[in-house]
Amino acid sequence: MPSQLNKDPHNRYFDLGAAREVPDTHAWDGQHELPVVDGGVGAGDDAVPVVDMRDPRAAEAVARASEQWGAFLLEGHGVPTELLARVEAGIAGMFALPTPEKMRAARHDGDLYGYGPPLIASYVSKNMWSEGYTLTPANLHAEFRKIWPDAGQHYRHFSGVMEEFLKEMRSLANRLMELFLVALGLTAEQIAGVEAEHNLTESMTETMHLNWYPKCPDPTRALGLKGHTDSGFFTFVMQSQVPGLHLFRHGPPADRWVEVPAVPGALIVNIGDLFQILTNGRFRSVYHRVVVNRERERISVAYFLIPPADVKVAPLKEVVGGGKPVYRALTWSESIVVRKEAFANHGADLEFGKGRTALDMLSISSDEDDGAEHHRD
Ligand SMILES: C=C1C[C@]23C[C@@]1(O)CC[C@H]2[C@@]12CCC[C@@](C)(C(=O)O1)[C@H]2[C@@H]3C(=O)O
Ligand SMILES: O=C(O)CCC(=O)C(=O)O
Ligand SMILES: [Fe+2]
Repeated sequence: MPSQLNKDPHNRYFDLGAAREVPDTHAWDGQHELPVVDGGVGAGDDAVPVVDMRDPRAAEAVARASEQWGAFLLEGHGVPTELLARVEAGIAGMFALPTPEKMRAARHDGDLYGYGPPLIASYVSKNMWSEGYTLTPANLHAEFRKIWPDAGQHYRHFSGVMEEFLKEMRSLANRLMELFLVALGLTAEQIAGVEAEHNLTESMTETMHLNWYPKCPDPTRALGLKGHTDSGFFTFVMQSQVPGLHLFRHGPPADRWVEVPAVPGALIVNIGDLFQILTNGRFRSVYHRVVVNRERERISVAYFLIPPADVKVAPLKEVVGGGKPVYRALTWSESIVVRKEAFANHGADLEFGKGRTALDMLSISSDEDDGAEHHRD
């Protein structure tokens, strides 16, 4: 049995979709104590910011949302709603396949890609109420051939839809990167300079993680995805019309989780750890989690934009200006190791802003200066 799969108390594969109760192996005690507030329009300060890319003042809205929340709902992004619906239907069909068929693509220890729980699952002792499938544009076909070895109609249809999706998402990612740089206050000349020096937009890599959160008999004991920050530059999340994504917000008045509303056609953008470093702490990476519910399963796609694994990322000098870099330079691969350490040392404390996060561990005030350039090793 591949070691990464959801296990029951007897160490066998645990079929979440058929579960009648939440076993102790999947129970997250103490994780449902903070208040949860609705982040819909009308929620005042807790309304999740909305950015419309068609708005001439979109860059200002991006700056505000990235500084204050580290996340926003994105509209007017140009990815056809009809395509998003086909992506969702295709993914739902894939997750609905019999377990042995999905297990042909199971990820094994040490693998980054394949079917199974996400990377952070290996840092925690409890199982999450979800299954996932991690893919890249480069391995999409090889992965799907594991699930559909006959390369038949289903394989061809789903691969075609996902290819279309990837193309649209890449174009959007490039446009959003430019908008982020404008939002940081860089002039057109500075943006050209940053791109010439670091090749930020073209070099960022894409990873997709498809999430399936089956219905849960006791959602107050389970967690779809444990609280975490995304490690890369930024992430697009496409969620089905079932809310479940929570963004952490510190008090005052009180620490709380804000539930992202399901807005048809909108994508969610999360800032990741390496973007917080690149922007010298101006744009915040957002701590978030996913809860499940009793009545409806939920599907999402997280599409991560990550710098090449061996490229050092450091605060941009154009952002640091006359100030000081707050973070030391590091690669994405190094950041994953630091994150693992943060989890190992502080575990549940991170949830409540008490422990030392990976970003705290990388801040220069608590470490030596490692230079302020973004360059290849
Ligand atoms: C590129 C990646 C980002 C990710 C780790 C991964 O190698 C593939 C899965 C991604 C994911 C999805 C769920 C949450 C997350 C924290 C995790 O454990 O696996 C993210 C990772 C990340 O942002 O670092
Ligand atoms: O399911 C979601 O809404 C978010 C998923 C997520 O945070 C992730 O895959 O990193
Ligand atoms: Fe995430």
